[in-house]
Amino acid sequence: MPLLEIKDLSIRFGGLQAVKNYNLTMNPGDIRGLIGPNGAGKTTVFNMMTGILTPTEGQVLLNNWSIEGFQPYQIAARGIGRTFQNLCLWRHMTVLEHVKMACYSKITYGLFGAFFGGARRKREETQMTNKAMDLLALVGLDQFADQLVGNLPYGAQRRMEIARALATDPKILLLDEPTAGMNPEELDQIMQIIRLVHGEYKMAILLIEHRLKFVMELCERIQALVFGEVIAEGEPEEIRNHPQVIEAYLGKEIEY
Ligand SMILES: Nc1ncnc2c1ncn2[C@@H]1O[C@H](COP(=O)(O)OP(=O)(O)OP(=O)(O)O)[C@@H](O)[C@H]1O
Repeated sequence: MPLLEIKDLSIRFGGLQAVKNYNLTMNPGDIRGLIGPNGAGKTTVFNMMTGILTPTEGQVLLNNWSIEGFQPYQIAARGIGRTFQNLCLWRHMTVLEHVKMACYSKITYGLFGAFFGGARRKREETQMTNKAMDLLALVGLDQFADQLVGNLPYGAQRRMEIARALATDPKILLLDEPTAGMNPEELDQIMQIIRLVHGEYKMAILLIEHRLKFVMELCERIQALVFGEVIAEGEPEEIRNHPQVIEAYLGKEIEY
């Protein structure tokens, strides 16, 4: 049984067929890329995989469990974690609070425990703080744990978003343009972090990325989406030389 199985996923917004018959199978430890020009439907695929959008047709199965009818937080708790193309951060909260907040999906002490304290709550709070600090160390941000997130440079905010996504213990991590707006130094850092997460946790990763060099260096297989349909799928070398992919990017700078 695959970790993730997406079967003929489609969505329509009025007259626009944003995604049509999208299929994907992933196993633990797979690292895949999803590329395509602006408006191709990449983020829409992520939104359907995480319960933000309801597909018109098709199925998303995580370990054979259908996500249909479940809320985004329930799907996250079952193992699909993600980051967002546009950062979703609460600027008045600290870096540590952000990551800890994501850990709360795993607490067991309940409302009564939250009000009346007790040993279990203390123990779980300590565990959550330790886990959040470990994740911040993984993304190189432990020394900024007490800083307000709004004070971090942009690249660091994106790394914090990865730590936050990891705090829900995902089985599969969806990264939506993790390098957007980054400078070359930040690019190197994010590449190392993704390699570490993939290597250390053997986590399945699906990456949306505009920088083709980045996605081709990281991913074992890549799908190219154009006008909502997968026009090519294969190893980086096949995608690089695929006539339809080249055509889809024609007139644009292909940033290898
Ligand atoms: N909630 C929505 N309602 C209506 N149209 C939408 C909605 N979400 C996305 N779209 C449209 O669906 C198409 C695909 O959008 P999507 O954001 O998935 O593209 P993308 O490949 O992620 O693009 P980019 O690389 O620019 O982020 C676009 O035409 C977009 O305007």
